[in-house]
Amino acid sequence: MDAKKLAGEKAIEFIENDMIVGLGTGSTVHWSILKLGELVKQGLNIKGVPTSRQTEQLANELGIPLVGLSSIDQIDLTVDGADEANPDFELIKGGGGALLREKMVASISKRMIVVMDETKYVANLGKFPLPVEVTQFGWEMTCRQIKSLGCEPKLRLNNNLPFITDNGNYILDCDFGEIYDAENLNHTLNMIPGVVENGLFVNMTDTMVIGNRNGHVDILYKS
Ligand SMILES: O=C[C@H](O)[C@H](O)[C@H](O)COP(=O)(O)O
Repeated sequence: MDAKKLAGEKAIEFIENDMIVGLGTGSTVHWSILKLGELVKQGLNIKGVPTSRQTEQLANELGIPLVGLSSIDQIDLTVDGADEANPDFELIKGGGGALLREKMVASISKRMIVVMDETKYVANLGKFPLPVEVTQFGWEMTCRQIKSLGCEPKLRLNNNLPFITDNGNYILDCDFGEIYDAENLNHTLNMIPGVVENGLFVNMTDTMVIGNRNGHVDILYKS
């Protein structure tokens, strides 16, 4: 059983006609977008807000109508993946480098549904190094300041060259060990000049759809 596919497709049940829908990025939400494309072909009326160029391209190929942040102030529902999620519904995102646009889209969403396989659901965040998007200008200085918070940042590479985000920035993958106060770390990181955004999503989702290899899908709601 493809646990990512199970979760991705299940989440589409939350989407209703006439909604503005945030379209996340990654291999799990990929399945949601494919399913959504089928429903649009069958007559579902929605508008999507893509969180990356990759998702924008996929949505265009599938004929999903898109709208940009320039013309909307609110999104009804966003479906997106995660690299890790804990029982407090806090997330690490950005494994694919899309964290900035994902967080902007999530921030104006009335509801965010997170899709993942069972391996992403963990007791404590932090095994997955936290992605932090930083400006290219002075990135080494920003890196030292992040390091002084107690982690080992690594510049993300792609074919031996720095990985460049859709926004023209770099990513530092920061191993903080187990993260016990995600809210505080989120604010502390974003106060550092040169940090554009970090991959901690706190108080942004209340629903997680988790696919299991045994074919079962768990839906968790924040109480
Ligand atoms: O930047 C990428 C995003 O935050 C993804 O949603 C996250 O990395 C999860 O991706 P996947 O579903 O491929 O594991």
